[in-house]
Amino acid sequence: MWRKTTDAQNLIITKVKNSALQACAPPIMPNLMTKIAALIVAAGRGTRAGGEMPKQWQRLGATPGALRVIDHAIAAFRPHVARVVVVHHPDDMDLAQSLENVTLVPGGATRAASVKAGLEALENEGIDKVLIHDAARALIPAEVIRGVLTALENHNGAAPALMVTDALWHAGNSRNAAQTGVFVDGTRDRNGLYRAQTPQGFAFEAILAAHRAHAGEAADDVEVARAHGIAVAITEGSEENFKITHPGDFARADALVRQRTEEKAQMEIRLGNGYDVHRFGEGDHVWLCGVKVPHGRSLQGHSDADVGMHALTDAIYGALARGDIGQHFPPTDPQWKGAESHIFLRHAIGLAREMGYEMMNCDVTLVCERPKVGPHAASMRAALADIMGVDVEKVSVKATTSERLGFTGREEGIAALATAALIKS
Ligand SMILES: Nc1ccn([C@@H]2O[C@H](COP(=O)(O)OP(=O)(O)OP(=O)(O)O)[C@@H](O)[C@H]2O)c(=O)n1
Ligand SMILES: C[C@](O)(CO)[C@H](O)COP(=O)(O)O
Repeated sequence: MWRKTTDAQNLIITKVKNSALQACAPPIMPNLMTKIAALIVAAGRGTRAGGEMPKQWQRLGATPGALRVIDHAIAAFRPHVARVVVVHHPDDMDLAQSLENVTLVPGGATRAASVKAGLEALENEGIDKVLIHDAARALIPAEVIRGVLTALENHNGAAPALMVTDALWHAGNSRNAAQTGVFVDGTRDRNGLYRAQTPQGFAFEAILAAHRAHAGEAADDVEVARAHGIAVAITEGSEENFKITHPGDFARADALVRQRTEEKAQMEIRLGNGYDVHRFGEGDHVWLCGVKVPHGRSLQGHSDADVGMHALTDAIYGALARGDIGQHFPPTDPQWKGAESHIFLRHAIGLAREMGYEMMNCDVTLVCERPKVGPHAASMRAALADIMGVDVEKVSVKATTSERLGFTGREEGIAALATAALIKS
């Protein structure tokens, strides 16, 4: 959705509704990325934030190996751009040299001067678009960056912002001699007001020319751009894209890093595959995936030779990187002679749970000409689900023939393949 308004200087500000755009926006193609640079300004002194060193060099999180504010900011842009330029304070050269795979540029006395220094360093480097970002907005979500890049496909300027939702007051000192402190002395219309964030993205040549031509102060690059005729589309900002400005902002950033780390751990998925074969011998049934299936022959093995359950058990061990069924239940050990295979599967899923994983889903394929598996597939799914203590919807059992080719085609035995996906619980 696009809404156009005309401001006092007759410059168009276009509001881009990101959620709608993101739904249909294709990812930025790697070949287009080669012309996009991130310019991260980190040359401030962080006087309001305090601390032993400027805020951008402080760590988020208590652990010694925790990433610094600037490391987070750089990491956020890596997937979206080909070049990262970091503008640092000349006094921070030693700190800046610890940054890998970035172009370092000494900054200036003001933010605008630092941005200009960074832009100058990118001249004649084949850059089409530049995203100018505060290092202090370290925890920017990827969708905010994508929103700006998407808007830049149609505009020479785009920047994220959040609509002001609170009432706005003006404060003044009390006129009553008996009262001291700050008092509300007026309200302001919040309609149409936004809280500006970064990255502020621009067509490179246009913003370079604007910064070169700009004299005096500027709150940000949008102000510089608009002063020189570049229309700026507003894209969706995020509360997570806050600027670390005061000491209390570190606690907020730490908490967000912790939350993201926990969410990421929960999203940890491990995949494993398993394969097993058992030959036919004399008998009148086979055990397949926990179901006794009548058949003119039986599968031979040290245990009950449930080839499907063995493949699934191995898939779980594989996902956990904890060896295979033979290591846990050696065929040389007489105690497993004739053992029911659910013992093995229970052990594997139990180990997964001990290690903090739960079954996400699993899929077993039996390869045989006979017996026909289809009529038993539902019972097999139910049996496996019951043994593992998971919902049957997480378990798939299917079969295929090998077109009478090979040992399964000659009905010398049955093969089974399995895949297991485990998720951090
Ligand atoms: N001369 C300057 C001033 C600021 N910045 C950068 O601009 C961003 C936004 O500025 P701000 O949050 O105001 O940072 P500081 O200037 O460091 O903070 P303070 O005003 O508290 O000293 C920061 O990433 C900061 O490092 C810069 O590159 N060069
Ligand atoms: C550019 C900016 O982040 C937009 O909100 C902000 O203006 C820079 O920080 P400062 O505190 O205003 O210096």
